[in-house]
Amino acid sequence: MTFEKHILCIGAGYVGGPTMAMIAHQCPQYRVTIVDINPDRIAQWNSDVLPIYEPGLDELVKATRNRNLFFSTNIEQGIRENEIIFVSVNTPTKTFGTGAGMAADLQYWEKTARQILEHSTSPKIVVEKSTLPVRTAQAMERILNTSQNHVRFDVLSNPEFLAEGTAINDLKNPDRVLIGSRETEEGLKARNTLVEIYANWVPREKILTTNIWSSELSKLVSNAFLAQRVSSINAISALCEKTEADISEVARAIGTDSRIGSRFLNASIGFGGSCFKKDILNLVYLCRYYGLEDVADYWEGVIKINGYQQERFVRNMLTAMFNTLSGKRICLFGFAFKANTGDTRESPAIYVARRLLEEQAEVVITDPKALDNARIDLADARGTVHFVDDPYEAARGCHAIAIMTEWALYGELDYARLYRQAEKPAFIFDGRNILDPRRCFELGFNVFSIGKRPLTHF
Ligand SMILES: NC(=O)C1=CN([C@@H]2O[C@H](COP(=O)(O)OP(=O)(O)OC[C@H]3O[C@@H](n4cnc5c(N)ncnc54)[C@H](O)[C@@H]3O)[C@@H](O)[C@H]2O)C=CC1
Ligand SMILES: O=C(O)[C@H]1O[C@H](OP(=O)(O)OP(=O)(O)OC[C@H]2O[C@@H](n3ccc(=O)[nH]c3=O)[C@H](O)[C@@H]2O)[C@H](O)[C@@H](O)[C@@H]1O
Repeated sequence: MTFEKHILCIGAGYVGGPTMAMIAHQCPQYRVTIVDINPDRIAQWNSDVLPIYEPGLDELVKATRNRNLFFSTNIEQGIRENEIIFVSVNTPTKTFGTGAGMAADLQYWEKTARQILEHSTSPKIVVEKSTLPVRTAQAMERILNTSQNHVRFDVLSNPEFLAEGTAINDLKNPDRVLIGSRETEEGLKARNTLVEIYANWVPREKILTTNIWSSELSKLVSNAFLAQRVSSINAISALCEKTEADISEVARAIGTDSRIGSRFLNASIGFGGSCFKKDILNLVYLCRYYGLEDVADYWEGVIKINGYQQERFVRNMLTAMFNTLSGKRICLFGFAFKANTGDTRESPAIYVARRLLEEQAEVVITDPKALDNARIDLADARGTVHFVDDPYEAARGCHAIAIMTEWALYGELDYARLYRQAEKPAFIFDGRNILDPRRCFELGFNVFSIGKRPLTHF
């Protein structure tokens, strides 16, 4: 079969895998290949057990794999044979040298650019899918244009806005697709090629085109605004706990104002995930680089509040449980950074678990999808940690249950049974406000929610 277009994606992760599976599914006329340096990851993509858990992904991959979607480790061949190359490698926070702890570590990105340069023998459109500091495309162009073999490269920015747990729906029905390009004749031509790909299933009015720098910056700003909402509501949750205002009522009251909107106002133990913190740090670093200290301080506040919220949660546990957690068994319901994913990157549960261990508590962790990652995250932690699949088993004999992840299943458990099995006095710390506090209180628990009056029997 001859395909209309040949598309490559470098980086088979949480973004590359689902994004390309969606393109392959919506566009059977294109051949899509995903490559990665990690052979184990590629083997998993080619197996029955995919490397990431994402609702709906299995079906999408099964429908397209080896039809017009291929997973491979042969990066060189991939670069040679495809005219459109998405780059979706990881861009973590730098851990060394200048900008350590703030700037994006672009080593994987630059390595990829050099590989593209080395193995290209025909013109390529290179698409930045990874989240990158504004003006990275310029560096990319500079590397690619050192070519001796006169191959033409056009660089586009096409940041991804999917959220984990809802990735398939986000990709199928996106609020918008953003494509940034140079505003030259060639740049606009490359932009149109990418617009045509998405137009196979995304309504034209949802495909936004901008200059390349606006596109790069919009991705960082989008995550910064989202994280800022979480930090804003979490900051107010602290005030609610002091004043007997209820954070759910406040969120509803402000969220019904259409200018504010009701989404992303769930108070919690804080935001996690691989991107919010990294992208805000990156934004802060850029601001400082350009001498915009006040702007940098403003955004840094979003991260500070997030750390504060996590520590506040642990302190509340400590205070409520008579100022000592030593030798107490505490069960964490959930370890993923949000529901419907097995991803634990930057999960607040990591912080909470480590702090509880520091207080010499015994920690029992349960999660329907994230236990393997949890084991890795806590491999070097000192103290006693158990990983248990069944939530009833996990909670048996515990002094407290702390809800870390808003998995629907934790709202549906038999809390009367959990109370019977618990060490008394029994505590629940609901870090996601998914339980009915009054009902749990009536069953006998002492209940501490985020931003609500505690319900205690003493
Ligand atoms: N995880 C998410 O929900 C979202 C992530 N992003 C951005 O997308 C980018 C990728 O993120 P994830 O998919 O989460 O990362 P990931 O870590 O899951 O996947 C990145 C993959 O790239 C591979 N890789 C690294 N260097 C390579 C090279 N030189 N050649 C071939 N493969 C290479 C790694 O082995 C890894 O499998 C990041 O910039 C992130 O900020 C954007 C939107 C959503
Ligand atoms: O660049 C990225 O990586 C992605 O980051 C986020 O997606 P994600 O991190 O997967 O998940 P979110 O739903 O945004 O949740 C992030 C964190 O905030 C927390 N959160 C979210 C909403 C809320 O009201 N309260 C709250 O505590 C979640 O529990 C989670 O820990 C953005 O929503 C995506 O648009 C973006 O593409």
